[in-house]
Amino acid sequence: MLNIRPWAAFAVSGPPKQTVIEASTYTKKKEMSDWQAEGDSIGSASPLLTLENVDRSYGSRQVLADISLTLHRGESMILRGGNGSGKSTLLKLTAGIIPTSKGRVVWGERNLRIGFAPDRLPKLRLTSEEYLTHMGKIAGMPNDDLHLRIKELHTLLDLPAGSSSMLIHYSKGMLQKVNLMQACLCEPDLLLLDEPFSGLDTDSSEKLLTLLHGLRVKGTAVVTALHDPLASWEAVSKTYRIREGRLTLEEAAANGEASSVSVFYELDGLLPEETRQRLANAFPNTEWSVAGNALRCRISADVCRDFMHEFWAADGTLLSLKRKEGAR
Ligand SMILES: Nc1ncnc2c1ncn2[C@@H]1O[C@H](COP(=O)(O)OP(=O)(O)OP(=O)(O)O)[C@@H](O)[C@H]1O
Repeated sequence: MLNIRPWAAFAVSGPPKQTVIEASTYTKKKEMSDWQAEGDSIGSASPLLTLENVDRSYGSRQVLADISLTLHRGESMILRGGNGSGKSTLLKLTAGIIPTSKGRVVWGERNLRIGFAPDRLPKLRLTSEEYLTHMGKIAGMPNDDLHLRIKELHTLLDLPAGSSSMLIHYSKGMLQKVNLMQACLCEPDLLLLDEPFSGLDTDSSEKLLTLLHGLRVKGTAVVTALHDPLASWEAVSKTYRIREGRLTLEEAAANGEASSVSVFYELDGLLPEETRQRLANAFPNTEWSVAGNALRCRISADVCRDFMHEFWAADGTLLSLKRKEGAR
């Protein structure tokens, strides 16, 4: 068993006049601590992340109680819960930013890359490029890769690269994009996002979804704290709720909804015919039709997660995905 801990620069020196930069992307390096890695999970079924009977209190107030869960590569988990229920606390514990009060967090891989987007990024006297370059260097990214990735992320999230505007002058949505970019900079193994869609317009939300689906299909495990419904992400995720400190799996549509109402997802998208055939064979109960220039398919909730995995793996283009209900 190895002892490792996240190599996390919570406060690092930055350019002149910069006081504190909260670094949110981490690479775990082999070091002494009580954080433990249990073998390499690449190519095996061992979890990327395990929480074992975790409690967390602030002073005398217990926020999380006896939380246990496992997360594997490519899995997605949604965290729900009311204001102050402990979602951010759970994300920070998982990222290694704060310690548990009891129990332990086990990362199942050496040199695990963790991307964390907190609920808000501080406004800094830096341009987005300066800030992201700084963050990439902290994470140990080679210069060439870093500059390419910064450009790619600006394009993906539709923010002008090379702008001389500083983050202090950014709008809420623009700042959120930079926050998300820093979390995704080095294509993390584990991506932790606190209300990632907050402040984003519809178009940008779609772009973020495309980015997240792409990362997940490549093997990134994603945990998102979410308040609002989000059908196309729920369809590929397990949804958990924190209530009175306890974490429970929700019996949501994608987890197999059982009631007198049938839940299904209606997807409009683009797929090469060969891929469509393969999906049609693999998911025989899916109904296919044409909607304008796109394909439309009706996918039952119980297979939607597997279907979407195949869809993204086949480079399908998603135009929309809606959760629908009908009588059985
Ligand atoms: N550093 C801290 N010191 C003391 N109490 C804290 C601290 N951080 C969080 N808390 C408390 O822990 C509880 C859970 O907070 P947390 O931010 O994890 O909730 P949340 O579910 O993310 O809430 P929201 O949906 O409103 O963002 C709250 O009562 C909060 O006041």
